[in-house]
Amino acid sequence: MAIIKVIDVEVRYNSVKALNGVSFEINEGEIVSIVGPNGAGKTTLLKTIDAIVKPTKGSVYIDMKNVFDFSRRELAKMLCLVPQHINIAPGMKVIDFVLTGRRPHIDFMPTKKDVEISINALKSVKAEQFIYRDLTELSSGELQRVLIARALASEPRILLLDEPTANLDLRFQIDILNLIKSLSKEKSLTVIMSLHDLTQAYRFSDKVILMNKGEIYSVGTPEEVLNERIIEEVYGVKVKVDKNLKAIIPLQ
Ligand SMILES: Nc1ncnc2c1ncn2[C@@H]1O[C@H](COP(=O)(O)OP(=O)(O)OP(=O)(O)O)[C@@H](O)[C@H]1O
Repeated sequence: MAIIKVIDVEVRYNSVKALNGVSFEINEGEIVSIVGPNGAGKTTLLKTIDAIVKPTKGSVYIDMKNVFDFSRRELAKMLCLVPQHINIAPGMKVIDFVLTGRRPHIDFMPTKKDVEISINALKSVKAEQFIYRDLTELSSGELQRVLIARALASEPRILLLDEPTANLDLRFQIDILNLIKSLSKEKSLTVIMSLHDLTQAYRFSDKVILMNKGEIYSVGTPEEVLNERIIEEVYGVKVKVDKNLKAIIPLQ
């Protein structure tokens, strides 16, 4: 059953139309990659699903309910967006930051269980060694893993990730994508992530949404969307799609 329905969404930032006529459905437990050139509207789409950006036309539904009809707390219990960048307050320890992911579930003070869940989230991204470090002291890749840990600590049903592998070395790119895959299989976590790496999108998604100039150019399985013709049409780059290696190799 569709957990998310995006129906005819348009988003305007003043004169810029960032999204236009965007419609698709996502089923529970699916891993969906949003790909497309710079400025295609990927981040805007993630923010629209998280009700941070309000469509100028159309709507986003979760479990058949318009995202703007949920309270912020109700939404935060269900859905978590890991942004590309955050503003970090100096002096904040990693564990305290990850605990903020528990906020939607905490009525008064964090309990032992909240701390346990936060530590386990840090362990799942292999970041438990940073637990008492100041956030500002982390490298961008370490911080990226801590951001993902905070999202996991909120135990969402839907995880939105904006370029989750951008700052990670090769080992952690694969570890994080495998972790996402196992969470989607074992816990029916629904994942929507924007990615620039088409090989990662090909290997790790059930569904790919290819955006171009604010519109959906193609949507379907990785094999349907990520073919040589479509990639050249959208990116203007000739590629070879190696189906055995599941890799997309630029030829230029
Ligand atoms: N706050 C804003 N105000 C005005 N225009 C914006 C704003 N945010 C995004 N845009 C514009 O909306 C369009 C879509 O931007 P968006 O960040 O969603 O694209 P993207 O696909 O995520 O890009 P990238 O791959 O470069 O991260 C772009 O033309 C961008 O310049």
